[in-house]
Amino acid sequence: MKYVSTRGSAPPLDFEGVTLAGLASDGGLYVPEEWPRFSQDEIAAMAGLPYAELAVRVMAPFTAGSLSDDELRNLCQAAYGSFAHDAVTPLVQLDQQHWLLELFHGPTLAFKDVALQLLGRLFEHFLSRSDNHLTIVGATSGDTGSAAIDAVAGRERIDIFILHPDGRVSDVQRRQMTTVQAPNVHNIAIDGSFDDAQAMVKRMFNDADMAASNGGCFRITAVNSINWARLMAQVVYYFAAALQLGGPQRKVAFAVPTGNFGDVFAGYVAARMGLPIERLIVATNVNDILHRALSTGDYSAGTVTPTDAPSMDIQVSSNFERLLFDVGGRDGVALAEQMRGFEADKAMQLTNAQRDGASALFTSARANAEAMRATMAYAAERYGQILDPHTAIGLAAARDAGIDPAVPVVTLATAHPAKFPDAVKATTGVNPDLPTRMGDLFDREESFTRLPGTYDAIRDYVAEHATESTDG
Ligand SMILES: Cc1ncc(COP(=O)(O)O)c(C=O)c1O
Ligand SMILES: N[C@@H](CCOP(=O)(O)O)C(=O)O
Repeated sequence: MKYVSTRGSAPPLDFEGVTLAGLASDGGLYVPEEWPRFSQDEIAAMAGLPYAELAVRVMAPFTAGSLSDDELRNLCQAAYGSFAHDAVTPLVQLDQQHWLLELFHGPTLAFKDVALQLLGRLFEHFLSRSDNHLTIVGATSGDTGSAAIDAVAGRERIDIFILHPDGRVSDVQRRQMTTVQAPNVHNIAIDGSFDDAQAMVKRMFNDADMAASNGGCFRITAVNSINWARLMAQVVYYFAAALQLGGPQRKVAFAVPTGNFGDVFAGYVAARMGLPIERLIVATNVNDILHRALSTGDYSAGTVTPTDAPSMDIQVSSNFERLLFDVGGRDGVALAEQMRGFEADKAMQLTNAQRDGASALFTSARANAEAMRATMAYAAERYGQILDPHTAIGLAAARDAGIDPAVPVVTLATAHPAKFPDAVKATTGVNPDLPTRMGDLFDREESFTRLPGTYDAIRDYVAEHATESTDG
């Protein structure tokens, strides 16, 4: 399998190459040269497989040429063995039409673990083929950071630098990152938003003094969903859920709390691979650039507004570029120009082809704070389910989307409510307990560095603390 950049000028790479590269050298994101496609019989034959085996079936076409099936199987078994639920991503029925797909049974209690437990092992596996060293630079609005740190803490050939917006993640989220005491883990709180952090991370990939791919000293890679391997692993749970609800013979709709557009783009990939999906419902909070883009074609980023669903406080959704590339005719040169315009103006209009292509599968909705709280209260009272704020935004959108009542609607439950105890308690009166393995989180010592939100400050810090690559 070969991968090409959405901006058309970076060299095509294989799976190992894109996993270690993270972002393409032309600033674009890697996507498969063409989508692998399963027949309906092949999908039907996946029903009932254990999660790790399903993961092998779904991901093998993407890793072909870089991993044997046995290597992939070993990595999946180890990754999904770290989950606290045998089903890995269990489905919970709410009523006749609605289900929750619980994606928070991994080590750090958010959907990010599903991909990052695998990605940490993929990095180590590929690094063992050379004696190189990897520098991970990532941005987080709360969940990616802790999941990535858990996945690579203590690994010898990896340094990880995670930037989070100071004061804009929950205390549990921050402590999950900053209490990990391992020499290769570097937490940085920046003065700014997630968007600022993400922009600086992307800039470092193209910094000739830093990135080995551009002549610099460090082999930099990504743990955010700009890294293709992240998305690939998230495709699997769409198959897992649909197969339990009668797929592929029956279509299923998914409501996805959305920020960086990675999770819902994984649903789009599942559809491109042949999984019958009725609709993908993109659920945003008041940081609603995606809702505006999908409903009116206006992709313009305002200032990020802090909310009780902080992980979705994002205005520049990196993976939207992958969708625009695919539905807009896969014209990397034209998209590179369109994205340059967006980077300069923080605004752009979708083309008619992009709007029509997106509307074939995507619907969107926006839930403000009041709608989010009302849905949390409703779920507690009507279903006895305590939802985290992000999941509540997904469920609000699921209930409002007007999906045919005969079609099951699965809301992705992206985080455990105990990650956001203040918001949950204020709305439902329930104080959600952390699992016992994390019971001492508030007794552990924190360590992190506060830096101004300027690129130079971040670059200098990384350059001082990272290990140089052997081919730099
Ligand atoms: C709990 C939670 N829900 C939803 C999202 C949004 O997911 P995505 O960025 O893949 O759209 C995030 C962050 O990414 C998250 O941490
Ligand atoms: N919500 C994320 C933000 C980054 O998203 P990613 O999926 O691209 O890593 C977070 O919690 O960090």
